[in-house]
Amino acid sequence: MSGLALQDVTKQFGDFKAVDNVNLSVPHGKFVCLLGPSGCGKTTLLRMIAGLEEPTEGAIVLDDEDITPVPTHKRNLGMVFQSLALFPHLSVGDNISYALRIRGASREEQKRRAEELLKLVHLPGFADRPVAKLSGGQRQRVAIARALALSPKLFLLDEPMSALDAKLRESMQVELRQLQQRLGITTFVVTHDQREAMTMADLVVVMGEGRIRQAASPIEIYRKPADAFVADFIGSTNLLDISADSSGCSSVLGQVIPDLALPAGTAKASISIRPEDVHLGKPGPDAIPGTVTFVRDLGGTIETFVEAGGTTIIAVATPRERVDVAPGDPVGITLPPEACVVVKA
Ligand SMILES: Nc1ncnc2c1ncn2[C@@H]1O[C@H](COP(=O)(O)OP(=O)(O)OP(=O)(O)O)[C@@H](O)[C@H]1O
Repeated sequence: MSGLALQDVTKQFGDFKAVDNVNLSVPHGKFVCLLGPSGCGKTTLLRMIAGLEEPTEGAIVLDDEDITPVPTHKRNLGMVFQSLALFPHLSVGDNISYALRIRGASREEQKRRAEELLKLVHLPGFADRPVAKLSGGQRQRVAIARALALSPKLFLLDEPMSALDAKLRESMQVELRQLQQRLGITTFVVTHDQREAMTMADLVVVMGEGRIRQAASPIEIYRKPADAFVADFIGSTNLLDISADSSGCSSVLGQVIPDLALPAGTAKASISIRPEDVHLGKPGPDAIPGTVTFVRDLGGTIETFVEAGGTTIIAVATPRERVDVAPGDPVGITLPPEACVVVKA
């Protein structure tokens, strides 16, 4: 297969498994985001792909070649780390063409390639500037251009946006995705920002405690989370206990949800329902009774917190869908069955 395959990859530090039997197949040209809470093994996995860390077990296969024993500098990778690690004493152009110079490229070739890459990252004419005088976003682009200088097969980035402010980060995410699509280069980004992953990725890999919890497209992860951990990590969600009576009829907080069955052999399960799918209305016989505890109007969306049956349910509406309620008001909640996803608790 053209692309990258991780086969039973495990990394152990002493007795501790930082990465635990990871299997993943990524076709050529895809953008992968490794996502998960701090310490779940994202960086360790990326470092193994880069050859900076040796797997304890398993293999890393690039375009059908087992590259596990191949040293980093022979893997044909471009890398960008959180620190960016630009050479502060060199100009922008010399930073970008550094690897070409080491490989003996002529001065003209270095110049031509640096200019070409600077155009690609929207910094034409910046070659002679000192790196020290660049803004955060410009440094970011120079680091990306430098990593792409040797036309790598794989592009690896570890929390590349974390030093940027929120607004710049959002625009760099779009830029990076567009650049990657233009070049068609297989890319892995480590992030703990789920919004960043949803913006950029073809494939989101959610990790927890060294293992892959789910690997799927952003929308599938959002709409069909594999378990409660994934549902809770990606976007905000309501996780509610679901119970089934002897006839198999399922209910949540007393509301019968038709056509929703507990997975076979499951004694305990939850449903995940996104706040935008929760319907808020007047109390009624078919609705779950609740009391409003808090309303947060964020302009573009309105979040309503409702206490119902000892748990808090969050409903999100647009200004057009707004139901005028205030803390203390009784409300009725309905959960559309098609929006309820049964997840392992
Ligand atoms: N060289 C090492 N020696 C021992 N333990 C390590 C080493 N490198 C990483 N670990 C441990 O492995 C686990 C995974 O670390 P890793 O850096 O891969 O997590 P991460 O998901 O990238 O976290 P973060 O988002 O905080 O960067 C952590 O518990 C970490 O302490």
